[in-house]
Amino acid sequence: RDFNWRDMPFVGTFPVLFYKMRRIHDACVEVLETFHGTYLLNGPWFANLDILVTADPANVHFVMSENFANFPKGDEFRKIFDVLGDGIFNSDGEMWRRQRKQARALIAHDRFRKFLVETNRRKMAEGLIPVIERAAADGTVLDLQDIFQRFTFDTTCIFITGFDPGCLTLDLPEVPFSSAMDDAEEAIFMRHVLPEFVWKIERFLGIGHEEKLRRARATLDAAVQGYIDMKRDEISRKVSGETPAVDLLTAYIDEGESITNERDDKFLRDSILNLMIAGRDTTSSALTWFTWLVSTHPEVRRKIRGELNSLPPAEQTDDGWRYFTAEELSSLVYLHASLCESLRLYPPVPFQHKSPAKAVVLPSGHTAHPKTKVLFSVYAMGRMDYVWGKDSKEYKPERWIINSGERGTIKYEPSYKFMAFNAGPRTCLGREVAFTQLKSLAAAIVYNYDVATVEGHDVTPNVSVILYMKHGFKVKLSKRWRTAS
Ligand code: HEM
Repeated sequence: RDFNWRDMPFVGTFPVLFYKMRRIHDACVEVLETFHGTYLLNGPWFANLDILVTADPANVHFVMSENFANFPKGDEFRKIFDVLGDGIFNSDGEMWRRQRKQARALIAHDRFRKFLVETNRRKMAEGLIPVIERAAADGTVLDLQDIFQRFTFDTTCIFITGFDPGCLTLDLPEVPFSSAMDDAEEAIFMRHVLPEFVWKIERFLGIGHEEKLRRARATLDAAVQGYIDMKRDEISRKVSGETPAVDLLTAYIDEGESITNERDDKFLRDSILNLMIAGRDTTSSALTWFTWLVSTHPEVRRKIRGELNSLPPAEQTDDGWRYFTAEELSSLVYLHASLCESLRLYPPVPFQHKSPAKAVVLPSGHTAHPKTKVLFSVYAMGRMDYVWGKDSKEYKPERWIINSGERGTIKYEPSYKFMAFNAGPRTCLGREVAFTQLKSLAAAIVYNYDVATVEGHDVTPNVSVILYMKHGFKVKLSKRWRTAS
């Protein structure tokens, strides 16, 4: 134990946290490596809060699965994420179970899957390609992170509400709904790291992140209400016998008892916002890190292209674009492995936290009390040698492949080890949706373009609830043709 931060008797070890905040993710890796996977951060005596940071798979399994009932989301979580109302992320018990069942049935339905694939394809043709083609032709710098965020914002909004907010067009407009989501996420992150009384004072005084959150909330509420009103109007004008729209909002309203009840509006508002947050940022974050990793690992890029080239030839658009269908992509093992590997090193949700209802001893030997926040650094979990081996910090899709047969098969890794989609009964409901979307964009970009990070551009993770690149992902793209590199 040669770790030399001094414990501070009056304010705990929190100053250390603030000192390390700018590079919190890598700091977690260093500390957890030193302390064999788990470290207790003592809170200031007046805050009555300890944080147990862990990347130990045994602790994950214990908290997320074995002791699920003793680790609810709870009041603390609801307080921090109050902007999400009573939606699926914020609820426990029967309310959570009902919402999960309903959301799962809708997401897994065939007609929704078809809608997803069609929406993806249309947004690529009408939004993504024109923007990328223009940048490639002009040789201009593009922030791909921003482009991916716009893509997933538009598509997620279409899956959920049926309406296209039009974020990804050639003029790249400012969309208040989207910016408000960014502001809300930032403020939510600050609530995680500041003692509650500090952000409550900020809220009372109407300053700082809390003021930003208040304004963001007003924008989100207005935008979501607008979609609900438009949808009710659309449904009321529907001629009987006409096929209903396939989006989730239509399904939620159709399943409801009344379409004019105000209480339903609150439920719809919370459901829309929760699903928007679930789908938009996670997928665009995953795409951004994947594209960067592949562009900096030529051998991986060569293998992905080799796999894509092995597919039977298909139509190309007039400007030489090759799309890949969901069926084609579902058989590609190396592409799947490259995405899993990217999610391992850069999990879009880098932290998860839980507190126990009753005190309990974790497998690591640490006691967690109701006032203890058990904080899982998902980012650190992907980089622990004792979890993934000596090469844990390297980008190696091969670790996901079992070589039985010509192409190999994907190796199953339990979610308590690979936690990008959460673990236990609250595992992500959109995993398959995300992979469908990720694969179609990833294949199209890698196959059709060479991507190069602008020289000198600083690629660093940000500090927020979603793992983005702090300064965006500034690239130059050049078009390539269908030849193996
Ligand atoms: C790469 C993409 C994605 C990643 C990495 C991801 C990750 C996660 C994580 C970590 C959670 C747990 C959050 C928590 O409990 O606080 C979660 C939950 C959830 N995700 Fe995803 N997600 C992705 C895409 C999606 C998509 C596209 C959808 C919807 C279509 C979705 C729907 C959900 C829902 C509904 C939950 C709540 C589950 C529950 O509490 O029972 N996710 N996801």
